[in-house]
Amino acid sequence: MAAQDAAVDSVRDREIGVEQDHLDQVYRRLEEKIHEAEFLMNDAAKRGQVGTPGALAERDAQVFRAGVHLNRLNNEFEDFLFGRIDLLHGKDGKKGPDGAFTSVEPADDAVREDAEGAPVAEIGETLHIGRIGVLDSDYAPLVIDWRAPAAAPFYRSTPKDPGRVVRRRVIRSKGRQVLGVEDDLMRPELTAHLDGEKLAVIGDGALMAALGQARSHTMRDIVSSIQAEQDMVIRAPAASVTEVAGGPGTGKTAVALHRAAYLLYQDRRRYAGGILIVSPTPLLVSYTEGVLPSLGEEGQVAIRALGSLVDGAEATSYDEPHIARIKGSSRMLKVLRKAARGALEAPVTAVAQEEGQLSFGDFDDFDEPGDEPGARPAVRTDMLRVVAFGSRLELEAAELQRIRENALSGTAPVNLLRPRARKLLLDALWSKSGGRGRHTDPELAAELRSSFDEDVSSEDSFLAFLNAWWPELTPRGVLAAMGDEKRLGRWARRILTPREVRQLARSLGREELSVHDVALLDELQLLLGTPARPKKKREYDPLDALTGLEELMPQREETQWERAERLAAERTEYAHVIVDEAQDLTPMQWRMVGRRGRTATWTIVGDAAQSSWTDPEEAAEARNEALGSRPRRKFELTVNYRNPAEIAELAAKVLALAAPGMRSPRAVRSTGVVPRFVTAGDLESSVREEARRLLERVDGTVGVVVAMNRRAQAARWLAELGDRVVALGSLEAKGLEYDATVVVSPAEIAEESPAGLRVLYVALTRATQQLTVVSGKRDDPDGQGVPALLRD
Ligand SMILES: Nc1ncnc2c1ncn2[C@@H]1O[C@H](COP(=O)(O)OP(=O)(O)OP(=O)(O)O)[C@@H](O)[C@H]1O
Repeated sequence: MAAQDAAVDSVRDREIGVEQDHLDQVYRRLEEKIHEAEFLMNDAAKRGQVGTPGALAERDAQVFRAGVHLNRLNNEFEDFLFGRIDLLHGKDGKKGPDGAFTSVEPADDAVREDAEGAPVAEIGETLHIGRIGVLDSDYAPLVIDWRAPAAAPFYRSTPKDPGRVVRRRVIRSKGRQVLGVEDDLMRPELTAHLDGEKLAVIGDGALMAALGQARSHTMRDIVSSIQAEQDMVIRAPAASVTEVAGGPGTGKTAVALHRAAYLLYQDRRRYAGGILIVSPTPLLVSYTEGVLPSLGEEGQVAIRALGSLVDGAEATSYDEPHIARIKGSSRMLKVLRKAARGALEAPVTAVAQEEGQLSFGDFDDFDEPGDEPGARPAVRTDMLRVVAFGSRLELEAAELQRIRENALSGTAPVNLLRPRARKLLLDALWSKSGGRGRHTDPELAAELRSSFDEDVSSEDSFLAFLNAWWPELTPRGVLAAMGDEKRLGRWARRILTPREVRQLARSLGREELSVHDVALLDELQLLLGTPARPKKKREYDPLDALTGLEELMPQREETQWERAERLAAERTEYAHVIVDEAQDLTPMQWRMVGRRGRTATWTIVGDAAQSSWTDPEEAAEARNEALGSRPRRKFELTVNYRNPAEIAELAAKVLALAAPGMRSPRAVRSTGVVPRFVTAGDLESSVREEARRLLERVDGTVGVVVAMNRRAQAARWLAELGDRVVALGSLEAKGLEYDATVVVSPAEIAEESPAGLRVLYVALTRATQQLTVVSGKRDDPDGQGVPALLRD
């Protein structure tokens, strides 16, 4: 036995040595490439500051390209090289641009029979797979980029459908050192030789090893173990909409992230327009944001939480379910349309002083900068009085109202209608002035009219009136105005019930923005419009005139770096939009996300059984509207890589209640550890004790999931236990995972909202190793501590 072990070890060491030699060669080549890139950058920089604008732009472009390249090469990858495939000879002898043979099928004579009739073959090609592609100085592939077509068989080949692959090897390395190898044989019946030696096979279960590893607070990439059904999604052509459904733990988030990297690799030019990944919570954003850099991709991908999609509005707080339901519903659209126009009619000066929210913009005929709205004296908006051509002119409330209605007719954004309103005011004053009949000569009449307009509109009282009567409305300002129950009642008449109006007004009256408010702000931004600002004039530097430099100096051109940064900051539309946990988007959120991808292709991943939104039909309608008539391709992921079978089995009981008829994904492994049930005398001490117990049993993280209204309390309970343990509200647990979880009071979570059972299903499917369920009184636990909801 011992001799056999020693033999296995020596084969393993030899194979590790083979891969180490290859990795050394790769790093030598990488160093050469780094020197080349540095040389290019220095060379470009040396060309200095002078030259035609075209030459300077070319220099910047070169520095930019070399810089990006250098960045990628210098990236300290954990495991630069992670895979290898040994392939049979292909059908034809053609090579692709990555230097590998292109044929998918083996040549007819690739497999022969030996004297005993057993199948034998020679390995015709060996490819190493890594995070980025590396060619040697003769353009032969040292490493194939995992996204290149030649790498696809590494992920897709199975014993049932092996293609040319004989052996698939996962290489474990850290920095420059190879630590181990794990092989899978795709043609176990075949005896294959490589360079005259029999192909060695080391270990089994690279995937299992990856799944069993302790979890940290950040997600890992899965490049070395992407499974065939996942690879189909990652490499699906980016035409139109790719929809991916799959239960908890099937790798939807992982697949979405790898797809972003794949699309960039495959068509960098097209996706220079940016990829947006929409995530439900900031927690999931920080959990996932390390994955793309580990795949060599940064910059062109923005991962944003739903509460951070609008610049300047970072919302992290959650509304109670009944409020979220109102704010998320597409009925809000009608309310917002009314509010966007109605906010003008509100007693503006009073509103401005009360809430300091309605901002007064800097139109050219507007306030002095720094003129705070709250600081101005109140201006009457129910009457306009001016003096023109020596006489006093007046417009009264009813006339003003008519003018406003006239100006507001149509659907143009309110803030853009101000010049029209101003014109209508001047018209009305003009007809009162008696100026109209004074000249018959049209030229003289026009002149008189324009001097009238100039006179009136430069009068302080007119300006002050206009500012107060037609202020520039901001989304925040209108949302705050909706916090007034009376006004909201007017705007929401026959759309919301009086009860809903009361609840919504109370919520909007608060200072803090909630995640659901952000979609309302985005909608309002569109309804209100942004008035054109007067262009900033180039500052005049008297020294320029003295030295005559102004004419000689070419205008400094924006470098490509600056341009890329500016575009990323300004971007509101993307070339590809990926929506994670798509089942949770409300109709109003679909509208907000839809606006960011009007001309984009899409990837949408989600699981209806985990939806916390109560009205799936309404959301589906909004989703259809956001995606338009683009054709859709649907995929399903069926294997649960997160939960052991013991936990998945328990969760399936809740699934049957939460989404009858939906199938659970198949758990890929089993740990032998069944979920533990505890009945709490005192919730606080039971939860703390169970968290502590799990901390001793796992190496990584422990998540304690409670009903949303217990979040703060639970965080206090666990404060002393260190940072491996985290308290989470049930809605925050979305998409995350921990080595072990404590789910506190399933009944409380389930009763929290109409979608509570689906939220509980999410909570129960977060653990990779162990699960403890702590029941309180509401859970009605049996003698074994099993709560009513989880009994057979
Ligand atoms: N092919 C794979 N190789 C290794 N690990 C994998 C693979 N696929 C998924 N995993 C792991 O399984 C876990 C679940 O993946 P992920 O979070 O992407 O699932 P999900 O479908 O988004 O789940 P949920 O719906 O619960 O949010 C992660 O730890 C992920 O790294």
